[in-house]
Amino acid sequence: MILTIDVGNTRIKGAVFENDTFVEQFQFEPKALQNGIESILNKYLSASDLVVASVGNFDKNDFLSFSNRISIHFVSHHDPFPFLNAYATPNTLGIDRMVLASGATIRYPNQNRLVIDAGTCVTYDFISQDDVYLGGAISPGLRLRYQSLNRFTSALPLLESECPDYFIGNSTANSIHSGVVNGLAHEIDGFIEEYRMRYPNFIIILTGGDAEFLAKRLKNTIFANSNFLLESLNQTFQYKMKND
Ligand SMILES: Nc1ncnc2c1ncn2[C@@H]1O[C@H](COP(=O)(O)OP(=O)(O)O)[C@@H](O)[C@H]1O
Ligand SMILES: CC(C)(COP(=O)(O)O)[C@@H](O)C(=O)NCCC(=O)O
Ligand SMILES: [K+]
Repeated sequence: MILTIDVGNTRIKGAVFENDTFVEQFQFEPKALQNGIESILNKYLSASDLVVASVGNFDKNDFLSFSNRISIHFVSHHDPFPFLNAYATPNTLGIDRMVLASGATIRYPNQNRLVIDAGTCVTYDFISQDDVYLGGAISPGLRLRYQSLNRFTSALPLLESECPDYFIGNSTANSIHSGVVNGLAHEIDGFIEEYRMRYPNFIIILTGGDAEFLAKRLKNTIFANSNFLLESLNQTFQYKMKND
């Protein structure tokens, strides 16, 4: 069994896999990470590998303290990946984006793929059908948009995200909801259109903490898979085991 952990900029998420089968998922408060891992290992005594991908703040020792019980792997730029990386700055490409690209390449062979991860940031990653990672885009995520309107103005309140069923916001709150939610939905629809002009066929994977919330707002019908990063982490690790 494999325990995968994704340290994002907002949350730490984990999942246990038996080969390719998703068994259970977890979320960790940073302070409770070690206790969380401890209880997972006590529940899944046959867990053999702990695979960590991080773009957030983390202390390697939180994981290394378990190295007498399970073998620990930190996904790095030096690992083998199933695509050719055409990014001009491959050493600064987020590990999460590499893992997403890896999962998309393995899961959807011989087709163009666009991965949209709506997390702290919204990342767009495009992998062509000949398995070349081209890059994409990074923009502020949903919560970050609400937070930055509040943080960098004097008058705007901090709101919890809410799905507007209107376009014209008729109050301060509704204007913010329209700007943030409709704005991000238009951004995603717009990016998809731009890619479609360049590549007539590609599949779209929508993931991240806001995937389900946003899927309802998009013009394109896209099935949200919130676990795609953790599933991809499992597949990236298996690919490494076969190719290292
Ligand atoms: N309990 C939660 N705490 C924080 N953000 C949440 C929560 N549930 C959903 N979200 C949404 O998830 C987004 C963060 O997604 P996530 O995939 O966890 O980010 P990251 O991988 O960057 O840590 C935020 O924009 C927020 O709107
Ligand atoms: C863009 C990101 C901050 C996204 O992080 P996330 O929203 O998943 O927490 C992360 O992928 C990152 O730090 N990237 C480095 C820059 C790059 O990918 O080019
Ligand atoms: K992201």
